Amino acid sequence: MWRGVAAHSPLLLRALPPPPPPTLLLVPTTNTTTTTTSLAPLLRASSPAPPRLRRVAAAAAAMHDGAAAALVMGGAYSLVLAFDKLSERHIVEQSLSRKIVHVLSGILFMSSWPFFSSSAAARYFAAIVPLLNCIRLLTHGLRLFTNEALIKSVTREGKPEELLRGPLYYVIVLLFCVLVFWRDSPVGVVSLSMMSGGDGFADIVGRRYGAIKLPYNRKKSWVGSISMFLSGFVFSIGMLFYFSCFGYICLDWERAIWKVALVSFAATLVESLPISDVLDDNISVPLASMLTAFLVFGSSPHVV
Ligand SMILES: C/C(=C\COP(=O)(O)O)CCC[C@H](C)CCC[C@H](C)CCCC(C)C
Ligand SMILES: Nc1ccn([C@@H]2O[C@H](COP(=O)(O)OP(=O)(O)O)[C@@H](O)[C@H]2O)c(=O)n1
Repeated sequence: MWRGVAAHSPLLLRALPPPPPPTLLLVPTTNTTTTTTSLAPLLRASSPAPPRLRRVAAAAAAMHDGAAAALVMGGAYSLVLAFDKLSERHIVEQSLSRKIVHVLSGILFMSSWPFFSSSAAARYFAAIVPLLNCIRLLTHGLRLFTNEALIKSVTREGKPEELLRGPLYYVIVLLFCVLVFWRDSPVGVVSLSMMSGGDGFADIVGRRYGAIKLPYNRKKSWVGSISMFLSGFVFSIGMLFYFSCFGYICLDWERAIWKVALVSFAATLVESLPISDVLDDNISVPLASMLTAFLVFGSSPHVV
């Protein structure tokens, strides 16, 4: 009875103990063009697990998610430290180092999401990582603490107050997406792919090869914008495929490709506008991506 009620609320359904292994009934079905065998799983109604078993399961999930969050936090520190050393040794140019951190932070953070448990609380454990990085950027940007590695690897001019703009906005967007969209909505996945992969490559390629500037924005170039469109599209499709492999997102790929192209176009257009002085790209790009993705993918998670 409860499972029937909870079925209308994915969050409530997740809170209930997992059902016993389903009794799968292979029911061959035919249609006009091809014969397909559809799995028609019959889930026997299950009585809820005893309270003690639910407490043990919840504790196990919390330990799993706590360990995953600690590992991802360690990865965040290591990423910043690694690229600080690479730029310190002039192996990687400082501006390139910052942009690689920009690209990898979002992509790798999203890539860690399937390794959290299936508990309804998993997203909140994952959110600890961007939350702690928000606090880290705030405290260092306000000069309460000093960390040369952090400042050199994520700022343009090495000024601590720079941490309070682009990098802070970037991590706030990560925190928002992990809480609001998580791993079963294409909206968050595509938006973070555009912000990290798309905007990152726009700078990496545009700064080097962007001689021909946009007519309406002399600070941006055609090459940079084309790079943003293509890299944002590729990273978005790649991350959607990644999450679909884990079963979190199920897509009609023929339609999804066009939807992602539309989101990428919208984000690229917004990024090219001369508004960076008023609205940071790390806000305008994900915002434009979320709005467009919400319109084309809809609000329903899982199957789109
Ligand atoms: C350089 C960054 C933003 C600057 O953007 P822009 O001004 O160049 O447009 C990115 C800042 C990254 C931040 C310091 C660390 C974020 C870590 C993330 C929450 C988790 C990554 C985990 C993964 C496993 C490495
Ligand atoms: N569409 C774009 C974006 C950036 N760029 C180049 O990348 C540099 C940095 O771009 P940006 O101001 O968007 O950098 P962030 O705000 O993303 O750090 C610009 O000054 C351009 O040289 C480009 O040529 N075309």
